Amino acid sequence: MTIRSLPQGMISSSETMGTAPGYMPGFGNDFETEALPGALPQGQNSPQKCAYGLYAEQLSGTAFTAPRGKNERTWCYRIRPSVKHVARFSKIDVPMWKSAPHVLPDVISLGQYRWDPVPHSDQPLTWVTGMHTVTTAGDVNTQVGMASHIYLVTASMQDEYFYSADSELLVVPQEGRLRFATELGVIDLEPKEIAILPRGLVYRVEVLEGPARGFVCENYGQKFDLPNRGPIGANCLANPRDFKTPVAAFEDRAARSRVIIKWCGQFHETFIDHSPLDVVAWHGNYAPVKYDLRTYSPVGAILFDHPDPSIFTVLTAPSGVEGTANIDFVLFRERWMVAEHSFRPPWYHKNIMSELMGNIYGVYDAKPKGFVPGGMSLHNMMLPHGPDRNAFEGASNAELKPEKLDQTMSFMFETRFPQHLTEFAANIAPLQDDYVDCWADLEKKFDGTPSVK
Ligand SMILES: O=C(O)Cc1cc(O)ccc1O
Ligand SMILES: [Fe+2]
Repeated sequence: MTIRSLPQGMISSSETMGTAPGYMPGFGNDFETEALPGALPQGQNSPQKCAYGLYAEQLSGTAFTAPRGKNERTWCYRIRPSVKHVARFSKIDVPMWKSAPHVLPDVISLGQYRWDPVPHSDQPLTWVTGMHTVTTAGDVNTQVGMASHIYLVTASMQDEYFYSADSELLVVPQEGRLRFATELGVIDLEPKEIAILPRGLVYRVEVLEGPARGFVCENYGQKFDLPNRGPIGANCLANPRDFKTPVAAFEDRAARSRVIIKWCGQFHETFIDHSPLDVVAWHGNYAPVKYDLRTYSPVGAILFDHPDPSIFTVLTAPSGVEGTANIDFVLFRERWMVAEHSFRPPWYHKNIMSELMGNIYGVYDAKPKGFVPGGMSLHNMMLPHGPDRNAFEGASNAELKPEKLDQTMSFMFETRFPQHLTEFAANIAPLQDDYVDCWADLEKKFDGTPSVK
């Protein structure tokens, strides 16, 4: 499907991107958008000369030869080609942002871990310097696995831009509002929304309301996609039309600017004399997107038992093995609990996948205390976990009438790979030393008789 947007958020040559963003609906659509009339060529990608003296450039998000349904690329019509936006790299240190493989000899990743919210910093931290890696998994060089991060952002990037050649970033805000001014348009993001920033896309992050805190899943592997739906059919879960991609917006601005590039786990800088956000028009299906989590329609057990959490998958990033995700992004949001003669919270379990969870707001049913908004937990590969004693006793004895789990939103980054803690996660972030004690008081109820206690 092709969607044509009217030019909005138009930027005159000397202005920066200051207007409210406009968006086009759909997931993975073939979009087209132009910030100046006639800037987008029709009927071909590479005219001999482009309107307005623009340069044509392709951004490929998949191999040229990827199968048609998976092939993603975008054609950009820009003031300068990207080669004018990067030159002569030097390595820089971004100490808190780590990449896999990052296995530390003195850190034990085998365990059940939980953290309180990481406090905001009084230092000026940008999107790049404020990214604090919690876990890494897989290998950035072979493009498998992921990293999970907490971002603490207090300062806008000024004449500074970033792109990751390593990964796409799934952003899950928990506090504050951010603006992502990207090559392909502007996304404003706040809690209860998520965004995906594709690999290779250049952007600047501004603080609209700070301080800002949130979670990032850095996906080294194949892109996030909507899950297959099987017997669920065409509707509910995340509906494609609720995903929003920004319309074209550009700036034509001369200023000494720094471009920071993450490439194979290392950071590099380069300096140029203009803004690289100079795409006046574009068309294609490789683009940033945002999604309002409040539009997610959960489907669940409406008679008895508790299904696998995969029922709540918002997005899935495949690995090479069918049905075994590199990453699933799973959402536990407001919903009705109606199951009869059932233990309603999550069951006790041990999982070959590893589960990194974060709380956006409210109370999570398996952990009524201790897993608080802004907090995180990690139940690593094959590490048993489940409801704490209070949740178990409460749910085992509750009257099973329909009950609304209200005002609650937590999520999970679930990966097929074990997750390794960083130094920050193990020794700096507010780790709850007593987390495992939440299961200590679970009683032995078995006494050899079949009666139910
Ligand atoms: O461990 C967790 O809390 C996440 C989770 C939720 C659920 O409903 C079933 C399985 C599962 O891993
Ligand atoms: Fe779990």
